[in-house]
Amino acid sequence: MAPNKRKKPVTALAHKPSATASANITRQTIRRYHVLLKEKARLLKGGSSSVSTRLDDIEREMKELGGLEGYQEMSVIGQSKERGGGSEKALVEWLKELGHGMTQSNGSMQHETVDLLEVGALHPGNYARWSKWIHSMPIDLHSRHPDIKEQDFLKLDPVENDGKWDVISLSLVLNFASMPFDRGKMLSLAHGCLKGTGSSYLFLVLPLPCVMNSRFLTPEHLNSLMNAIGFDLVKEKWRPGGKVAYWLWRKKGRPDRKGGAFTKKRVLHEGSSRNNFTILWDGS
Ligand SMILES: C[S@@+](CC[C@H](N)C(=O)[O-])C[C@H]1O[C@@H](n2cnc3c(N)ncnc32)[C@H](O)[C@@H]1O
Repeated sequence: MAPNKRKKPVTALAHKPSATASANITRQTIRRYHVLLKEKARLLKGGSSSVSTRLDDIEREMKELGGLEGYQEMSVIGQSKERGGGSEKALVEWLKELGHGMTQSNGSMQHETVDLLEVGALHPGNYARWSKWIHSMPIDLHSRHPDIKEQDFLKLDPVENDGKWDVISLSLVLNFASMPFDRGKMLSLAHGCLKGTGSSYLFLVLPLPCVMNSRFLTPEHLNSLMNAIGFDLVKEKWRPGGKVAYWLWRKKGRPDRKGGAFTKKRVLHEGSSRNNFTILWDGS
């Protein structure tokens, strides 16, 4: 019998790798999965029948990497190793700084509840510790638990969710979307799903290189785009050389401006070592 040359899924390694090796495998798997997702989206958009062999190869490799489940497993490992946990701590800290959460008043504890839509949830209980005042609804493309609703955020019913949420968390979700316009659509959709202007927030987390080392995106450009969609920056957190960046944006009225300035990629930084991450928005 011919030897089986197929690679085993990285998620099914027989021997437990060392901590450094496993961190490298985690990072490589996540990166490779993103590359394949992007190529798949590009080929599907092109619609040519001649690409079907390549699409089959992509599907096979994604399966070998463990599919979306394997990707999520790697993300869980990456989350605990590289960030010391999920991003929820950063969000809750900021919400408290803004006066939300439990407060002492007339000798008794008071709280206003915060309705949170957590997009891209790997665990159902990320906000369980704060359940007295944060009512969260975790959703994901692929649910890993009965309490996580399996739902594509891009296909969320906009009427049912119109003005429904106090906070929406998009933590490491935008960079999963392969098409730049889908990323802009997520931001705009979040704007519509948030409650009134002034006191509802979008929590955004991206890998730091998406904004610090991209040809097409800088922190200033992200800020202009968010302003155009209808958000003001309230808080941000990242450190040079860090892995991720966190932002909290407050919903404001949508400015009377079309998204024309954000429909095309524009080189903002030259350099062969830069990546091509960007967010495009057509104004809708
Ligand atoms: C890298 S994990 C991030 C998980 C977690 N939010 C964090 O910050 O560590 C990305 C998750 O987002 C989910 N996701 C990506 N696009 C999505 C979409 N359009 N709707 C819902 N979930 C999505 C993926 O299935 C995956 O579980």
